[in-house]
Amino acid sequence: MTAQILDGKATAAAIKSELAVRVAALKERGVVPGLGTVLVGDDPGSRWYVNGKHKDCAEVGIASIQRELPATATQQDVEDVVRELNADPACTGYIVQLPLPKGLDQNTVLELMDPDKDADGLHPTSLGRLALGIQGPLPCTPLGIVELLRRHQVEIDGAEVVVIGRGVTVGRSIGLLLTRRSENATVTLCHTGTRDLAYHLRKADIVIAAAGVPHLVKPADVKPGAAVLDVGVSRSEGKIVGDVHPGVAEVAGWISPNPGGVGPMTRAMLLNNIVEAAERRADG
Ligand SMILES: Nc1nc2c(c(=O)[nH]1)N[C@@H](CN(C=O)c1ccc(C(=O)N[C@@H](CCC(=O)O)C(=O)O)cc1)CN2
Repeated sequence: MTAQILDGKATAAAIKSELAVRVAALKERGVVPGLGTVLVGDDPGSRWYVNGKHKDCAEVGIASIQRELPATATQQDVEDVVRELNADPACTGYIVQLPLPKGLDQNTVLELMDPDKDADGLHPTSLGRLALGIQGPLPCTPLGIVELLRRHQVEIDGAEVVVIGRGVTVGRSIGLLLTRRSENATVTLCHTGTRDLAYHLRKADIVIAAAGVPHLVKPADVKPGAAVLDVGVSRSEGKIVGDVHPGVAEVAGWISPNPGGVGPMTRAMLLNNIVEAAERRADG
């Protein structure tokens, strides 16, 4: 068997076209959605991601608000920018690019954000709303994964899902999303303390690998026909190495490429959160 591709690049492009139509409709009502970003420090990867977010905004007609601080910025400097964006009426929502440089308290910064302007779905209130089933912005990578599966008609209802990794942007929240009644999956969260990862993987209809460990998911551990999403990013000689061994494509039914899978979907879902927030506000 050779797996079918969960094409994040093409799917994200389709979503962006749909969003551009919604942004145009908002503009006819006098509403211009605006995305703000806060980038602290000089990590080239983070800069690349933030630049990509603004390129996406330009493509769909969302206004961009860029705030940059040097690596020497203090906690107070970052908090001042957060307060400024909280008060800026042109900013529908914003993100603080993670991770913040060492020495800055990420959770305090996230908590200071106005939850109604949380574009990432990572504010404690947004995660609380997700847990309680109250409408609010959803975390972009988990939402991108669900959308990627849906748009490729991969059955989520009743599926056994194994997530590897307990980081805040993916592993912690995706279980909350996939176990909602609307998705209805059964989710096992594996991490570095999991005794027998292969045991869990062999039962999984859907595998979401977000551990950041190169080629952690081996062909022998994957159930034939399973959908495998590779979210892990490690680098070797400038190239991305994912969490999924290339041989898995011979066993799986579906596989997301990396790059070109979940990454572009994360970006598209950020735009989606901004457009939804602008529509909610415009509808009063
Ligand atoms: N505030 C946030 N910080 C971070 C998030 C996040 O969702 N919110 N996620 C990641 C970084 N990220 C977005 O910010 C992100 C990562 C990867 C991609 C992407 O499109 N990747 C490409 C490959 C790019 C490359 O060659 O390096 C792909 O997968 O095709 C987009 C966004 C951590 N921080």
